[in-house]
Amino acid sequence: MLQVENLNYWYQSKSEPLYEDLNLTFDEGKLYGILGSSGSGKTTFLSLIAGLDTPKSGDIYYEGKSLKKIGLTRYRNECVSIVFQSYNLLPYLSALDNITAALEITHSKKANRKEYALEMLQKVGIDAEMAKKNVQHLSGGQQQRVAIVRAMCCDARLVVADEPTGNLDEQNSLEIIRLFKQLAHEQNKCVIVITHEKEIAEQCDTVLELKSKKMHVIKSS
Ligand SMILES: Nc1ncnc2c1ncn2[C@@H]1O[C@H](COP(=O)(O)OP(=O)(O)OP(=O)(O)O)[C@@H](O)[C@H]1O
Repeated sequence: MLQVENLNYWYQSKSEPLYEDLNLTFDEGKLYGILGSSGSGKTTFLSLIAGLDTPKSGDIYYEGKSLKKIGLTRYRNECVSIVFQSYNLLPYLSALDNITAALEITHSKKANRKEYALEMLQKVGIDAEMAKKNVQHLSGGQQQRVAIVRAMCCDARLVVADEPTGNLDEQNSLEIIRLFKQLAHEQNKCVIVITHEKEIAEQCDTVLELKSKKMHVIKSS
């Protein structure tokens, strides 16, 4: 689904490049974990594959088409969903409205958006009453579940997440990773999760590590 070809990136303020000629393939139906020490460039990599930034050289292809050709705005709207560590929900809206707003913005083809969103929220333990509460009144774990349901409901087939369990306790973290697995295995999406937690990485189908400017496969299923 996603192909990274000869990717190079550097920040002007740094003397060293972050990566040197990364070549990678990410397939649909799989959950990927990306590990790496602090400062190795994980978040930067995610911003490149999410179309939030552009490589200095090399190309990224989504279903065979370069992101440049698709156009970054269209790519971000239609092809990729991003789950942030800090959830990035619209704070003054309910869980339900956060999801229906995302479906609206991304021009989702789903009919009965409200019923669908409620059904999906129910599946992760958020009932109709809770779904109507302002998200600021939900716990961190509940907010992250809403953010993941938002990614599940949208039609985008690529889901990228930056340390999505960073603010959660162990039980909530495992629940979140179960949802990501479901997204990959049941909805056939390609899910890429950045984490520094080995326990989370263990749950992934394929684990990559960013080290010495390269991405190494350290577990493959
Ligand atoms: N906008 C920026 N301008 C200059 N340097 C930056 C910028 N953003 C990040 N960096 C630097 O690039 C390197 C990689 O940053 P990045 O956030 O991608 O790493 P990371 O692996 O996600 O780190 P962490 O695990 O600590 O979140 C770091 O040395 C960081 O200081």
